[in-house]
Amino acid sequence: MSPKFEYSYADLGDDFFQSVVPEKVSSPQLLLWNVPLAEELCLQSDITQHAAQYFSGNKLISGCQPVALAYAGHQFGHFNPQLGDGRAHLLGELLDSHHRRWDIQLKGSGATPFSRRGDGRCALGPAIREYIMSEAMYALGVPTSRSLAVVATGDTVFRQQPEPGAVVTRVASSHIRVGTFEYFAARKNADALTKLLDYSIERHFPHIEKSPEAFLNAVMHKQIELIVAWLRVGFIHGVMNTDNTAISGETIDFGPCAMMGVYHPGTVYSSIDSEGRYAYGRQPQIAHWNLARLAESLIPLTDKDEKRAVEKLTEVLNQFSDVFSFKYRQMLMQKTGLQQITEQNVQLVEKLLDIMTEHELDYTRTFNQLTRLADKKITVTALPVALHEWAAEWLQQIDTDRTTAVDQMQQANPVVIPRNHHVEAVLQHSIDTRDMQAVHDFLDALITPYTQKTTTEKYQDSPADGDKHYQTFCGT
Ligand SMILES: Nc1ncnc2c1ncn2[C@@H]1O[C@H](COP(=O)(O)OP(=O)(O)OP(=O)(O)O)[C@@H](O)[C@H]1O
Ligand SMILES: [Mg+2]
Repeated sequence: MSPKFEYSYADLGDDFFQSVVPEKVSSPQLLLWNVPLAEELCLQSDITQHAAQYFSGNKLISGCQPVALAYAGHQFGHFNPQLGDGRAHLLGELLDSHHRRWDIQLKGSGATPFSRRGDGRCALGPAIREYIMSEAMYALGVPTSRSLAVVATGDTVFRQQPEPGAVVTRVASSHIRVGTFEYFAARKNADALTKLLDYSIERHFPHIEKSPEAFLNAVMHKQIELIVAWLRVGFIHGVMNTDNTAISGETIDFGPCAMMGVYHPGTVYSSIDSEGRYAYGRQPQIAHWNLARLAESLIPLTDKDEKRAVEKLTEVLNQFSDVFSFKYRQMLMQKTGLQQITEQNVQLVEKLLDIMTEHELDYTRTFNQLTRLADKKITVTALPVALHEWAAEWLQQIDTDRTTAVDQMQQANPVVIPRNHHVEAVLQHSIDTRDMQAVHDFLDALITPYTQKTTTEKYQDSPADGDKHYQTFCGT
């Protein structure tokens, strides 16, 4: 039986999207298929058997009316009033077995009225990267869009060099972005803006008061949760433009993302981020900045008196810093097994981060070692010398309740993450051979990131240069 697509978002009106069917591809080949996700979405065998056709965009599932969504966005601080899905087609919304609504979207499925100068396509490497990274993030417990499929198109796309093309199918709780609000605000389309606000509250925050301030506050809390989760696992998004900021608080767009190797708040891997705008440690500040852009878009809906509207929205935004600091510190307490946010504990953790920065220690490995130390699996001597004195002080601090500390740490500190050099090696192998076994082996370790298994060991090593020379590219 065909899944029944719904179009609650497109029902908002013509201003919100363009109807456009995906462009055909030469010879679709299904490379990756997410069985558990397909089951959650209740996709039946008549779909899964023809997944290559349906999820390349070559064939449309019965009742499917694809749309490309309109949005704007601030990119690296500069406003572009007209972006939109230039290479993505929303197939529709599906309700899962728990009646949760999901957007099913093809990415790399051809040109749309929003393509500007782009070809509407996606290269195979970035498509597999999105699949690996989103599924890894999901397993790490970070709010994120997910990936259902990767289909090789059989066509060539031209980036720095000719590359095989692919379509990745993304599943997200919606694709409403901060940039979607900016799109209508820039057009002074208050009608559409009101519809978008009401719809967004209904879809994502049905329990809040139906006001712009309450909405901003809800989005802010989701963003803070998201950024704290990113910081916890060492994720650097790389391109935190407002068009890549989902109001649901999910991670979307895995273009130039990477995982931090050696701890340093200034870590940047994206080749296009020459000024470090989206560095690891700047992500909270940027989230705040992006929320301010959302707030600006909400001004006309907040109060007839513009000054009063600004005051009301500013009052919400002003809470960012306190809420973030609390959540961030709470997360750091969890990572170090400390029970309470006290001045002394905060200082202890800050000292740790300083030592890690100064001695260029690997972020994931250090917290993993501390977890094992707390759990008495290793002794202090197994740590880098720079940490010995600190660790002795810290052990005394957690000694009152070791069991709780270990428990807490094991849940907060992954054993294995999608380290950049492994992601690159797996991508290269997959592109060269079209054999996805390396991806499956990698994902097998990544889907249980808090568990030490024999299969995780080969992915736990850090690269010789601690990723100092690693670069990601936006040539997606
Ligand atoms: N190859 C392409 N062809 C057409 N448009 C493109 C292409 N690559 C990017 N774009 C468009 O450029 C804008 C910014 O691109 P960005 O890389 O942030 O998004 P994306 O990776 O395509 O998609 P998403 O944010 O949906 O994950 C978007 O409007 C996007 O649709
Ligand atoms: Mg994007």
